[in-house]
Amino acid sequence: MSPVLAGADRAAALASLSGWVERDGGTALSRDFVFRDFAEAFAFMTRVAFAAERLDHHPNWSNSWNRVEITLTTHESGGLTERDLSLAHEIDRVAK
Ligand SMILES: C[C@H](O)[C@H](O)[C@H]1CNC2=NC(N)=NC(=O)C2=N1
Repeated sequence: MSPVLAGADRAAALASLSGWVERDGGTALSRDFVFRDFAEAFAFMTRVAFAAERLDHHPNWSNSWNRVEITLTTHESGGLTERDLSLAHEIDRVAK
């Protein structure tokens, strides 16, 4: 089980991201993505889905037309771990 990030490790990990906000008392990260239309949003979701499978780490997310709202937490650890940060960076990469 991945350890929950804390202290300087947590601070450094969060500083490596931009556009993500802490949620649920710091146990999760969240970011909203807006695209031209549904097709672009769903194509993004497909790229994220493959990344999640590759990392064996999966988002909580919702889609409304051209918007995708993503929340990341490590369920089995009950908080933010390196796995969430890895997926967040990969999501940012495939969002471009
Ligand atoms: C069996 C499988 O490896 C686990 O259930 C993985 C799958 N994806 C996961 N995703 C997230 N966000 N948290 C988890 O604890 C988690 N566990």
